[in-house]
Formats: sequence, C-alpha cells, structure tokens
Amino acid sequence: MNHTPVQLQSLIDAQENPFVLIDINYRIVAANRAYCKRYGTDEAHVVGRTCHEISHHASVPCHLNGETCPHQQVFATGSGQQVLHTHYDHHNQPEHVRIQGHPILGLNGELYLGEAIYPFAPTTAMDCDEMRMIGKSATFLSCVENLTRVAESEASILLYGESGVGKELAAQYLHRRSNREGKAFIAVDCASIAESMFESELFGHERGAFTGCVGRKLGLFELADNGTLFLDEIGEIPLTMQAKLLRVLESGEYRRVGGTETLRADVRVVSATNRDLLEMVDQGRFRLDLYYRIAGIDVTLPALRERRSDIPALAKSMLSRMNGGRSCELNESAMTRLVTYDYPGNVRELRNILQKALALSDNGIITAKDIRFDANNQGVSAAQPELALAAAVAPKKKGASMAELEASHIARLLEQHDGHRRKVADILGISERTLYRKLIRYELRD
Ligand SMILES: Nc1ncnc2c1ncn2[C@@H]1O[C@H](COP(=O)(O)OP(=O)(O)OP(=O)(O)O)[C@@H](O)[C@H]1O
Repeated sequence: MNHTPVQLQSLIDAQENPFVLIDINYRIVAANRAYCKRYGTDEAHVVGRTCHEISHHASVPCHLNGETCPHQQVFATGSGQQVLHTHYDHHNQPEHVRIQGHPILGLNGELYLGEAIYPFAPTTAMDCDEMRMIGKSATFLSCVENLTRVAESEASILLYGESGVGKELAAQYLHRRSNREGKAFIAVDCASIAESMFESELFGHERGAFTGCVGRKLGLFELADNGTLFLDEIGEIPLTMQAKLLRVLESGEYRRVGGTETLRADVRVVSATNRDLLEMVDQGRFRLDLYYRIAGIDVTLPALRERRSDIPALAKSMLSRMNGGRSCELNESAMTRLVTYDYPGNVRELRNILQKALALSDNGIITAKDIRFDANNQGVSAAQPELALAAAVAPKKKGASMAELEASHIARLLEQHDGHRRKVADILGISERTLYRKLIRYELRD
C-alpha cells in the first residue's frame, strides 16, 4: 500500500476544529493545535493522557458515566459514530459539543479513534443559575443544538412542548445567544390576558383612551423594542386578536389604543405552545397566515420522561438551589422513585415535588416516603385540562406492575454502578444487548 508522505501533526493542525487521535486504551496519541488550546495547555500536557481525563475531567471513560462514546463503537465495529457530549475546557468550563468519531488506521494496520470536535454551545452562556439549562442526555443536547443553530437568525421561532418542559427558559436561551442579547426580553402569557385588554397590553394606550384610564401606558411591543418578545401559549389567543397580532407582525407598525402616532416595532418574536396549531388551523381556531408568520422555524422541547437520565442532575441542582446551597441528600430509594415517574407536568412538576420533599425530609435526607406524586398533580397546568382529567380519572393502582418493578430495579442498579451497563447486565444475569433493549423499552437510555 502507498503511504502518503505527510507528517500526521501538520495534517491534523490544518483542521480548524479540535481534533484528537486516541488509541484502544483511551490514550491520546496526537492532538491538533485547536484541541490543545481548548482542552489542555500544550501538546506535552495532552499527549499520553486519557481522553476522558482531558476533556471530561473524569477518571473513567465516559461510557461508564452513562454517555454514549464513539470509542466503544469504533473499536467494537470499526465504524464511525456521531454523538453529543459535554466537555470541560482547561478552565473547567462546560460546553456542549458534537463529536464525529472516525476509525483511523495506523501504518501497521492498527486501529485508532479520530475525534473531530464541533463545539456548539458554551453552557456558561447562561451565567445566571436560574437560567441554566440542565441536561446532558442525547435528546436534550440535540434540542440545545437546534436552539443554538437558530438563535442568531432573525427568523421567528415556534417552540413546541408540553407544559413545564422549559419553553420560557429556551426562549431566554435564544435571546441570550442572539444579536439582541443585552436588549429587552419580554415574556407574555397570552392565555392570561383578557380579550378586552389584549390590544392595550400589546400596543399600550394613551391617556384617557378608555374609561378609567388615567395615564399613558407602554405596550409590550414597545417595551420589547430591539429585543425579543416571547408569546407563551400563543394557541390561546382569540381569533379577533390574532388578526391584530398578524397586522403588527406583518407591517411592523402599530398604534397605542387611543393614539394617532404610528409606531414601529423592531422585535424578534419567539412563540410557544403545547397545542397542535395546524390542527387548530384545520378546525378554524387559528389563522393559517398567523401560523406562517410565527412558525419560521419550529423546535420541539422533549418531555422530561423522554430524558429520564437527566432527572438526577436536575434534582440535585434544584435541591441545592432551593436549600440555599446547603447540602441536602436524596437517598437511593428516593432517586429511583423520581427517575421512574412520568411527570405530566415535566420539570416544573419535578421542582414542586422536590420542594415538598425538602419540607418533609428529616436531617436534610430525602427518602422515598418524602416523594409524593398524587398531591403534586397540580404540576399539570390548567392549559392542559385533558392531562389533568386523565390524571384524575386514571384508576389508582394497588401495586406496581412487573414492568414497573423491573424498570425501577434497573434504574437503581445503574445509579449504584455509575451507569456501568456491563456491570448491571452481569448482576441481572442478562446480556448487555438485552439490558440495552430494556433501557429503550423503559426509556432509561441516554
Ligand atoms: N433544562 C432545565 N434545567 C433547569 N431547569 C429547568 C429546565 N427546564 C425547565 N426548568 C425549570 O422548570 C420550570 C418550568 O420551566 P418553563 O417555565 O420554562 O416551562 P414552560 O415550558 O415555559 O411551561 P409552560 O408551558 O407552563 O409555560 C422553571 O422553573 C424552569 O427554570
């Protein structure tokens, strides 16, 4: 075979993104300049050390920490794999990255993993704890990647997702990563505005515009000028108001109620709904032209039960925030209970459950008995009466089904063994492949 007469280092240095070559024992054998700059200090600091130590700041390979790793795939099958990970730079700052893992052959036919790394979102973009979006499951990271990709465009964005999944948080994320960062972010819950007040809320009013109105009021469009206007629950806007909203979105112009001056609005609109707007269009309850205006790009946020592996990290972070940074422990049985629940009210419901659990706990240790689900069905928002109804009429089970018991047992073992699937499969006396199928069935997979 002909070998191209180039030096490996100069070849990988030509790539602008971080690139690293890893052997079967997770040792870094070569790293380009971009990788060293981002994750190490120099080549000498990086080469010879393990990839998980350098980019994950972890003592074990990332698949043992519950992440999908291209190392496994490349050395088991010889084929490449793309994954989403959270990496830590040499200042210990986390960032979300897309990794393209390639099988690379050495001069003597030995196999290496070549990783091309494409950072897509510094998680520190959210410098305020309240706004940090927590999660590193593949489902969540792929959603963050979509948000990051569309954040800088001026297109209007429609966020889909069940109540409490974090649509407002996502809208803030879009704003913070857009060119409008630093300008106003105004959130409005369309479901809570009375039809009679809609126009004056959105466009403001002049003094004396209607009975009882004593002063001039700025509308939300004016307050959001140069910034982002987040229209939550957009599916709840009555048809007559939809026409008025469409007019300002199309022309960029509006007048305060009772005013004669034409004002211009320079706002980027991000909308959110938990309804199927196109079905509402079919039913004549939502205007198709307004739909096209607000749904430039749509992004769906996953329900919490579709990213169960994020529940432990979310729970720990929320608890520490609620407890003013003081330590508060969730014991194993409490965590199992949390991980196997379905959360019709999503992250908001998880937060409510934890708040109650914290109040009920002894000595700062939360146990399974402190985790109360029934009393927390208020996590289902009034905007989702179907869900609330379903929860209310569902037959109350006396005992757990075999499947529920199996799911909670597997979740507990994974938690105990740091996500080490082979170890858990061995304990259960099943193959790793069978365990994997069960993880998919019970939605316990990353
Ligand atoms: N990924 C996340 N990490 C941390 N906290 C989150 C995350 N997603 C949501 N939350 C928290 O969950 C709560 C609900 O989030 P948010 O209000 O953004 O949901 P929503 O989808 O807009 O709800 P609704 O549809 O009812 O308006 C908030 O307290 C928010 O901070």
